[in-house]
Amino acid sequence: MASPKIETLLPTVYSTCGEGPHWDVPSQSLYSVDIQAGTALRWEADTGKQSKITLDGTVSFVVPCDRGGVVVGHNRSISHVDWDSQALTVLGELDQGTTNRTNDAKADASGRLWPGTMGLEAVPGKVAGPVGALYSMSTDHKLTKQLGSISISNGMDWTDDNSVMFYIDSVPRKVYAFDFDMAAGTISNQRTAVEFAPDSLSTYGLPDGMCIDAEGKIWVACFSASAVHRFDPETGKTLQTLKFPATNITSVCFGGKNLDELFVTSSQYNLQPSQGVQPLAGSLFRVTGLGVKGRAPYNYKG
Ligand SMILES: O=C(O)[C@H](O)[C@@H](O)[C@H](O)[C@H](O)CO
Ligand SMILES: [Zn+2]
Repeated sequence: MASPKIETLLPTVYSTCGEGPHWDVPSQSLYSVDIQAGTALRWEADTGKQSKITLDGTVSFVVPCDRGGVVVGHNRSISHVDWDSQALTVLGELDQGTTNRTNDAKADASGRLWPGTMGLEAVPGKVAGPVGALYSMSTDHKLTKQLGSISISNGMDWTDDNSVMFYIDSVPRKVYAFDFDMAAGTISNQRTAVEFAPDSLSTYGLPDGMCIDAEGKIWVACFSASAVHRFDPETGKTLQTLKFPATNITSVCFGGKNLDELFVTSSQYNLQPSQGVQPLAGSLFRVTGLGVKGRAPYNYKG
């Protein structure tokens, strides 16, 4: 019987909203972002060495690129940044003429990027309305709007056979599933894979980032609920619950030498007085002993 161990790997490393953990196999390091601080961070597992890039405004995701450097969500743009020189090249702009910003993103197995957007967030979890969207960006930087009327575009992942894409809109509290056509870069047949009951806010919160494991089960970071829940996306049932010493848990990613460690980000941005004093909010946590492996996220090939 597996017995999970939760450790605070980097206490309060995020001064605002920690997000977007991405395990990079070649460098055995974890990339992540500190959204409102405008930084992308890298932690090297073997040495513990940390480095970062800092931009003006928000940085909502970081994904390494096959050609070197990283692609980031910077305010409303998708930009390539060279990690060492910090040279920035804008690849595309989303939701121009609005006050939206980018939020979470991942690359699919073909190397295409899937960035999403959200409206201004006065209080965490509260946006003006469903003014965000989900886009894809091809490897030659062409943008396609995939879904409109999104509130807070958030976590996503794909089944190993690339037949299904999971995707979260946090405010309606839904994990959706779509049929995924990887060659065409399209999603269809939207249905709800996990439904959060209206009276479950304290235990399930708002679904935020997510990842899939080697058994096809999904791990969902539950914002405002101090939790990560593992679900069976076929039945929508909860299989396992991990609790953390911070309320706003934002995202999850498998990594480590054997891809059997779960990295979990959290936020200390705009904590509400009702949430109490939380000395570990904004920390990066690591869970070992889960007895299940995951898959490292894919690079952007553009
Ligand atoms: O991390 C994100 O995805 C958003 O940028 C954050 O603002 C919160 O996590 C969100 O409000 C909770 O759903
Ligand atoms: Zn998120």
